[in-house]
Amino acid sequence: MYLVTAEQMRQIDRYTIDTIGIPAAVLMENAGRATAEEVLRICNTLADSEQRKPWLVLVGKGHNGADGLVAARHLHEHGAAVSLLYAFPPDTLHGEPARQRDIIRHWPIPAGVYEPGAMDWSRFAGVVDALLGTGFKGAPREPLASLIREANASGLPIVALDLPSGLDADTGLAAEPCIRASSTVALAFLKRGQVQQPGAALCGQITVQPIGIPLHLAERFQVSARLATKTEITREWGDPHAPRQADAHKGTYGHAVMAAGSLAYSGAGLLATRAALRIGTGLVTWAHPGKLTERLFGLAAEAILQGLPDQGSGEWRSVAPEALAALTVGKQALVLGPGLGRFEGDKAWLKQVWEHTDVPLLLDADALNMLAAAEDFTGWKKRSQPAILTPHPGEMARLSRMTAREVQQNRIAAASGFAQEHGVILVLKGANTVTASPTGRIWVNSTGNPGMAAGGSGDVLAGVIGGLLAQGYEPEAAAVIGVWQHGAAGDKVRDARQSERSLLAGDIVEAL
Ligand SMILES: NC(=O)C1=CN([C@@H]2O[C@H](COP(=O)(O)OP(=O)(O)OC[C@H]3O[C@@H](n4cnc5c(N)ncnc54)[C@H](O)[C@@H]3O)[C@@H](O)[C@H]2O)[C@H](O)CC1
Ligand SMILES: [K+]
Repeated sequence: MYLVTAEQMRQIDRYTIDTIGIPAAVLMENAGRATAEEVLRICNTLADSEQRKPWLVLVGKGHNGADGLVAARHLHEHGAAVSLLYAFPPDTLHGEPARQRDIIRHWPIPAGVYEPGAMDWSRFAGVVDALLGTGFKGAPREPLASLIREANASGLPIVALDLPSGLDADTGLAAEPCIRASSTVALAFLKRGQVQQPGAALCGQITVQPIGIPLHLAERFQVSARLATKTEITREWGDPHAPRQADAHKGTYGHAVMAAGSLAYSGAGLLATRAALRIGTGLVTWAHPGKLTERLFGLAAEAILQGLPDQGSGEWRSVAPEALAALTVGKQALVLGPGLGRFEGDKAWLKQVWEHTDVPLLLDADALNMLAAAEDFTGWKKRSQPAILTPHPGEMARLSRMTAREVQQNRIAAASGFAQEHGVILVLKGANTVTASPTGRIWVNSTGNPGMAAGGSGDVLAGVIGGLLAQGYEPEAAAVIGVWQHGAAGDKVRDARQSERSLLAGDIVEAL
């Protein structure tokens, strides 16, 4: 499913009208009808006493408001009671909205103009928010701001037309105030901001409705962002749950090296190793400072334990980068970072590993902090496949010299900018993880839940993606599929436990 920006939506909209020749009024008619259908669906779920009450359509002065007027007509035609509340005096409307105003005057639909505090909201069953759509910028000005606050305070179900008024369609940031919708009818395409928080939560239940705009125009207008769902992943790379080859042997599914864990953080290495095994990797070697081998005995029976010479210290600082590099020869993936710890000279250490290996590489956790400490890694040896970086927002902030807040304010832009500038696959973790590739392609994940914000969850993800790399998936596929599988496993645990809170990273491994 494509994810568009407001600007792309405008271009596609214009092309449909001007070049293809579908009149704007036709698109609007479809948009209004789709919205009315959603309202009728909700109506059927309400108690009888509520069903008899009218719906209130809040009408703005742009095309979003015009769509709202069409929706009101269709509701009326279906026998539903409906009233209009214009945010501005109707005779101040221009263009299409004025045309729809004139049309609806032929229907016996009550209409009023908003006056702050004058509405008795309890008379209504629900609200259609047709105040602001993709043409909105900044923060809603009066009288819209007061109207939005009153609508939110009414406690009524709100169906947002295209998107909740006050939501930034590109970033998912909410203005003060912003409509809190119970459901949203997205027209033609999902907007990027509808799958980014807090936007996704403010949309409530989202349905995407076709309105006559050809969906293949997304390619013509180079829409580069997509929602990663099972259908989309299968279309792009095949079914992630397809049966294995009948003549498979352990060599068929690759050999991954997990360079992970230390005395304090052995669990990180264990989780990554077990996750790589559970995702179906043929062989997994868990590399660690040699002194720790005895302690790790028996923890992951299916893994190969490879202690690296550490001068008896039990620390990564004493492990020669060349020794780790040598271990990766003939293997298909290296995951470096979970539970490594930081140490003096670690930037140079990381550079050595980078330059002396050419297996598909994933850097996580402390390896990302080492990378952030390096002045600039664009001059480092070019790898035959782009490395995968899996930062959380704090690590991303260090990597990109931004604050975590700036990263979170536009996650898609932050991830994509970095991936293109540095030639890496950037997986920005957090709610709706964003995976960006050097080619500009962007994937927003559709699985996962807040219960996964827990220690060890990232180590599991690193193991999953590393395991997919070893199985031969190219880096973008490994990252997108891995993030999706990881989230889907987390959702399975939440459903089984009927709780997000009690979810452990180890449960995610078992649910893979
Ligand atoms: N997607 C499509 O192809 C179709 C979309 N339709 C609908 O059109 C809107 C977008 O319409 P547009 O007229 O461009 O903008 P809006 O209705 O969202 O609002 C613009 C309106 O609001 C004013 N405004 C902007 N910012 C603010 C602010 N901060 N405070 C107050 N007012 C603000 C601005 O000046 C304009 O007057 C899309 O969402 C769909 O609903 C088509 O109807 C069908 C085809
Ligand atoms: K709206």
